[in-house]
Amino acid sequence: MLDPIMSPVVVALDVDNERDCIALAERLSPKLCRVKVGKELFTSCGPAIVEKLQLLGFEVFLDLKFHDIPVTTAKAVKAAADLGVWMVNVHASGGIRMLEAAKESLANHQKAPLLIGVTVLTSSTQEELQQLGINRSPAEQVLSLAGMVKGAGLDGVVCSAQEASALKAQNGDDFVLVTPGIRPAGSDNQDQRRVMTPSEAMLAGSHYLVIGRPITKAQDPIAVCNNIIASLAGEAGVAVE
Ligand SMILES: O=C(O)c1cc(=O)[nH]c(=O)n1[C@@H]1O[C@H](COP(=O)(O)O)[C@@H](O)[C@H]1O
Repeated sequence: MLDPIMSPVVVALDVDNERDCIALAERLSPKLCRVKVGKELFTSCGPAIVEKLQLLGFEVFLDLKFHDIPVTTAKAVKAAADLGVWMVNVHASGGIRMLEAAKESLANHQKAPLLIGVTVLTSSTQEELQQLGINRSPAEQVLSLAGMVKGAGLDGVVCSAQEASALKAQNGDDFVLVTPGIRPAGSDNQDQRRVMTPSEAMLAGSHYLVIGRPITKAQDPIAVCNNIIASLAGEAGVAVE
């Protein structure tokens, strides 16, 4: 079994009520994964759901992708840190002053969460970037935003695993790469576009794999979670006990 700190798997608990969330969490294990509380769950259940998951022993990634004027973003990040979350994110495209303010808001925090900048959503394609007036490939845009995120002193980025090796080369091993858009071989991409399998993502340099529907919609979430971790040990050489 993976040490809890070693496990790269973060399960996205994308449900709209406490009962389903806790039922799912109780079938998972804090020894095998961390969990992510995103916009749907947080908007439905509020901050209390974070505490309930923490009481079950889980470290929580609060994925609210803050994107606002600097002062508002900074105060939201501080409020997230006060909930005791393990990781929190902001949109890199909020700009350098917003990123610096977010970082600064954690300066005196006793146990600051990892502060992560979202680059280009894993659902986005080059065509969609063009529609936004961005004439770069997703990878070029991710690298550009990641440079700004690092410059502002954040801990890392959310990106696609497809950009992980280039980001590692650009920013070194310690810059945290959080990669959603993870799809075990043969599973449906759904609305994701820049995807990779769990082992491919780890081999490319991802630190954390954010996985939602392939686990949460499975008949047996713990079995799928275990299979993914076993595939990492077998194919990507992730250390196991
Ligand atoms: O920040 C995120 O977590 C995130 C960023 C991103 O670029 N893409 C992305 O899919 N996510 C989140 O990761 C999860 C992926 O879920 P699945 O597509 O079901 O595996 C969802 O909760 C998304 O909100």
